[in-house]
Amino acid sequence: MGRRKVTDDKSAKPIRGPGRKSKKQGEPTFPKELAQTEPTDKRKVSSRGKQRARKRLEKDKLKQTINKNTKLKTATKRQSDGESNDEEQINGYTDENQQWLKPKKKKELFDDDDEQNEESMDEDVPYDDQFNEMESSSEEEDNDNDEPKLDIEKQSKKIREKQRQAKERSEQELLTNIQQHEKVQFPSGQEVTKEAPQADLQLLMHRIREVINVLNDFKNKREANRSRKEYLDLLRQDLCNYYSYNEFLMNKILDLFPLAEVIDFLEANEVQRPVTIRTNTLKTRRRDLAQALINRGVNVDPLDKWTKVGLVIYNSQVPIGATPEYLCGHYMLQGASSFLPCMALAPQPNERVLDMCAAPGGKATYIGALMRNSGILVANDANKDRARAIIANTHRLGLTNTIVTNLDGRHFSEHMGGFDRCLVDAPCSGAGVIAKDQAVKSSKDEKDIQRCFTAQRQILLNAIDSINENSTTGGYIVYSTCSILVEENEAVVQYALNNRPVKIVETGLEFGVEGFTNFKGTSFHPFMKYCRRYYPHLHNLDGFFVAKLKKYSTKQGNKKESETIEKEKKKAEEEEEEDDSPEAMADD
Ligand SMILES: C[S@@+](CC[C@H](N)C(=O)[O-])C[C@H]1O[C@@H](n2cnc3c(N)ncnc32)[C@H](O)[C@@H]1O
Repeated sequence: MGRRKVTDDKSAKPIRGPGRKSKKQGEPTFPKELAQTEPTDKRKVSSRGKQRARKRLEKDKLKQTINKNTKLKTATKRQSDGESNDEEQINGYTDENQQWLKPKKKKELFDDDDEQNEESMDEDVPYDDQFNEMESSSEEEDNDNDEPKLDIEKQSKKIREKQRQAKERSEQELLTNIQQHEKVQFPSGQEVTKEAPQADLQLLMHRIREVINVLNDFKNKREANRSRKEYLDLLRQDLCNYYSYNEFLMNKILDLFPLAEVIDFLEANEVQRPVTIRTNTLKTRRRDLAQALINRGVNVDPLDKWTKVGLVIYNSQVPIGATPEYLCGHYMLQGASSFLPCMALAPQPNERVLDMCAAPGGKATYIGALMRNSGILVANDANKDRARAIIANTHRLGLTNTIVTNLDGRHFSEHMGGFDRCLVDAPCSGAGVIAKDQAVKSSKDEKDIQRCFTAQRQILLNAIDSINENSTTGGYIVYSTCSILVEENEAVVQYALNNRPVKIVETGLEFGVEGFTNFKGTSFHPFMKYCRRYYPHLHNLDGFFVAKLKKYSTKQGNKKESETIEKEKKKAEEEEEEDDSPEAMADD
């Protein structure tokens, strides 16, 4: 799945500027003599051209010699044998082998096939332009100018010329097509819903841009008899066809972003985020780790100024998940966005910390490191198999302050409580990590989202219940998801505000987009702006949401609290009966 491939390069989105690494390098400079271009009539024959010419001369000489020798031999033979060897000439074999050996059809020593074979051997040569005639190199032209041409060369030159003309014609046709469609062409109902064929993708993208253009200046650019809704319907359908999303998710995306940003977001979902690792500061320092990896042929750099432990891997000659450093627990392979909730939680040494949905342990092991392996970290997950992965990772990374539990987060506080801090990295739809899991594009519907936010609300309320509101160092809860949907984020936090004695506090994260305080007619608490949203097209991170809450004394809490708890418990029991296994939800 994924955005369907557009075959013509012209439609490809241009790469915007250099990458991080190249930015560090200045413009390349060249010595003057190299920069000077030679006048075209005096250009030298390239080494390859010379080689070819030499080979041809040698072949011609050889051909002549062989021809001479053959004539001589035949004449001599004829003189000595008379004309008795006619049969031998025909069959090619004179011994008993002729019974079972079929003579190979006599072939000219230097016929066109041979020439072709030799040319195709040349394909191995780097920069060979044999099949890139459209971008015909000057080298080839040089050879054409000063070498006698063989038939095959003349023919192939003709073919190349024909191909070039055909390409020019098709480009011209496409341009004309696009110009003809200056006004948005509304297709018939059937055409809208049917899958766009590959060849139409360019036109589809053109129409998408045109419709966005009209919607941005609707009064002046619309067709008189067309409503805004018609344009929006067409846009949604075209985007679904072009990027392979279902209508449900595309609607959500269109609700979230201004039109100008929608394509950027969708395009960013077509590109993988950079591979990143987190240094395990319990075992090594980032600089030492980077050096060790560089020595193994890994191309690494510090991730960004907002993290002191992250490294970005540009490329590697060794598998990053199997180096001795990895096996020794010097780092965790982890998306950069996963660092953010742990940084917002800011756990302190000697605290009691709970990671409510911890498997496979990426964030839990970071929390353990931030606690400098002191205090108590409870890493919980409802999925038993996944909980085992937490054990493996805590062992590998050398955490000694961690207890792994396998409990349902919706009822966790019935087993344990009194924590200073808690992270709820909730199971979610995964609508922020489409680049990682393209299936999200077409597999999620209203019911899935509902199931997710119901569980998220229950887990978050229970996490708040596990917190010691009188903690002298903490009393904090961080709620995060790898979804960008408001239903799974601001709406869940608002639910917690309405039902538990918590307030939103600043995350302490120095970048990110503010949470929504208003969304499609729904107002959220004004402090929702302290929450942080992360987007692939803006931050080159997975789509992510981070909120930080502080629990205050229950004595000041909501009077309706016990009532709500009862309601929640009832709801949770109903949910359980519905077999909405938590494992089915997206993992980070
Ligand atoms: C987003 S993943 C957590 C990723 C993890 N924090 C990390 O950084 O490696 C969500 C996790 O929640 C777990 N989960 C789902 N429902 C749960 C529940 N009711 N209680 C506790 N954990 C649950 C899933 O098994 C899954 O491992």
